[in-house]
Amino acid sequence: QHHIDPPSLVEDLGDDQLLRRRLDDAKLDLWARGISPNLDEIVRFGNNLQDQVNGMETWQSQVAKQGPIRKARYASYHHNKKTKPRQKQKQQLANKNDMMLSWISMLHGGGDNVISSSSTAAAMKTKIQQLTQHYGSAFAQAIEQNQQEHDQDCQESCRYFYCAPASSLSPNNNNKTTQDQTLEDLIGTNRTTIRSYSMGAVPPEDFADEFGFPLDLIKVTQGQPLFSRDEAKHVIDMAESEGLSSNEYVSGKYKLGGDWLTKLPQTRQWFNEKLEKTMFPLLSFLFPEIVSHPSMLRAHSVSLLKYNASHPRTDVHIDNGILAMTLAMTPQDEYQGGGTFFEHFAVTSSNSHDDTTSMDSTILPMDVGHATLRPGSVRHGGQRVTRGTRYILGAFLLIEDRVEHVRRLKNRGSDLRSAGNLDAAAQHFEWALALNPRCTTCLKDWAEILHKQQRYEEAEAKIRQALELLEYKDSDALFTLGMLLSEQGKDQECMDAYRQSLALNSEDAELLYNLGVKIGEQPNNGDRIEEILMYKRCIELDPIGFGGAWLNLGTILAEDGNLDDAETMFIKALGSSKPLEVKPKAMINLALIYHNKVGQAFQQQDIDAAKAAVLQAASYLDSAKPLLDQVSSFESGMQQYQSQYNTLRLACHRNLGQIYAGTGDLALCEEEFRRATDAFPTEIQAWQMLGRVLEIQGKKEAMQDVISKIQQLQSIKGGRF
Ligand SMILES: O=C(O)CCC(=O)C(=O)O
Ligand SMILES: [Fe+2]
Repeated sequence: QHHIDPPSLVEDLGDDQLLRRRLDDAKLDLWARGISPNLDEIVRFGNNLQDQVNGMETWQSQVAKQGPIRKARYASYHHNKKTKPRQKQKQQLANKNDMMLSWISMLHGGGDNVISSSSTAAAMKTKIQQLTQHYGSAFAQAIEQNQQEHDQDCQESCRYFYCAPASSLSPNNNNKTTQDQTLEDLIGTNRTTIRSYSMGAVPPEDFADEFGFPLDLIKVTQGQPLFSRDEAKHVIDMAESEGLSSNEYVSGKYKLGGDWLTKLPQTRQWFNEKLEKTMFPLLSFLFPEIVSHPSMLRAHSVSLLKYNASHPRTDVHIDNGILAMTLAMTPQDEYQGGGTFFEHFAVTSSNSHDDTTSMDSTILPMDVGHATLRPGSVRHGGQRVTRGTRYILGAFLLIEDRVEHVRRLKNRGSDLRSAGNLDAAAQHFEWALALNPRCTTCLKDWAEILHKQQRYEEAEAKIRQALELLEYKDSDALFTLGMLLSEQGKDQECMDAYRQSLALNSEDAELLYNLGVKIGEQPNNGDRIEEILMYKRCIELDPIGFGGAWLNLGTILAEDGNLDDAETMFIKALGSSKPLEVKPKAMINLALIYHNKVGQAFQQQDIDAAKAAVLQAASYLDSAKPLLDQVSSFESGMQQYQSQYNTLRLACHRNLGQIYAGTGDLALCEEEFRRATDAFPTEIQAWQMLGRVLEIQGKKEAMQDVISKIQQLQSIKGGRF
């Protein structure tokens, strides 16, 4: 009956034909949202086609911003594609046409394309049955466990957070359904509107069809706030008086301030009222296909986060719930930086927020009293706050009648992985992917397991699959890809992946460090300037986490002959948060610098300076020794440092002995060389030094002992070869 144009045809369309298609497209979208523009209305936009297209598209985007399609739905379309970033433009065009064609089939009565929630539920049931046949009872048990965990989580939620009384669900209850109400009915103001943003290339992990992906599913309130600046201030004051600031969380690489609402009862009371009166009705209004009634919503993992200088940001992450919301609790004029960060905004031109005054297109603008409501699986983060304090209230949500099998299987996989049960973990990711082949977090977690098992090629395949789905907009996946390529010796590709990752998230200290090291490993030391820049950016972000960056900077400077600056770098490295890995190396490097100064002082015949430098070098070496003894020599590069230690320490004994001899203090000289033979009893050189000072002093008997010791050592050494 109808066919879908292959993408190549799209490009060949003439201008007029393309405009006509866009006009139809806008018409169909409006129609799907319950508006049927007639010819008069279209002509009002102008006499030529271009003006009509512009007018219709503006109208359509305004309507679209109010929420997802409510009166009708179109078939989910699956872009089964291998998108390369540069092909994106063409692909988007093709996808638009796919959608249009499926709507045409609806217009012609193609009712089987319309998704009803009962038909998707039935489809899910069938899929689970099929997968049970394929995977066996272990799969069925895992599904059963999902249901149990879901029920428990919902019950637990109701212990702390607002849950509608059971009666609100009764069929006799004559309330209008949310779908029939306007935003004004729901939240009591006609001055609040909704703005929608794309959630990127990857659909929600669960219930993507019901959500209506690829519609713009990140919803932000605009205009009249949901609560006032004063109300927000009151809540923050209350939370602070309840001890908000005594807690701290860890979010990936960062520490986060704030606390759970379960621990802040008064703040929770305020929040619960907001849930009942505003947020649950609003969520049901905005996501009617998935939230059949406000009473179905459950809140869990609700926290009030506090960003400031000591707790500036979160990692990029996904939230653990089918839906998530963020309430802005601080006026934008009270802090700098901050905001919710979305990596996929960076290059997506199709986002509807081009006209904002925000400098950074990856940050979603949201002032106090406003809310962001979105599928939980969208990647996002709390942007670094550079001045002042910013509070937000974040909540993960569940829906009573919707068990998220993909998310739950994946989470259990992650737990199994943490517990070291890698095979069972991989099994869970396989199951989750069987339910949703576009679960990118499943692919990423699985890749990390394969990485740990040193199955680099398989891991690379999985991570690339995830990256294709993400249109390469995931800094963490690109980072993992870089590491996998590095393991396989593909250095150029590795550096490309790291650089792409950096373009998305310039604030990843580990990434900056790894890229710097990789550049430094290249023949002729790679691009020194880029390498140095990476280390500098790394230590700016994290001055103690990456002592290796200070070490490498120091080494580069020392190689350039700039020993004073090199020394400063090595001293900084001593402050590393990983003392065993970094400190002994820093100390040995510092000893090397001082050893060098000894040589210079000798040349200038400045004996006092030479002595001071030797003592300093020796002191660094003596502090390094117990640390060196603790680290395994298998640790990368450690063996080299251990032999450096021996050479340098012996040299210090020799230099100090010579200085004493030079000032005529032979007793002190002998004492120093005896220390050398005590510390290095198998080093012939040490005995030879001692022998010489004994000879000068005419201590014949003692010298005889030393000579026989040397002969003994020489015979052992000789016998070995
Ligand atoms: O700080 C923000 O805007 C986002 C914080 C966050 O991760 C969340 O609310 O889920
Ligand atoms: Fe979050």
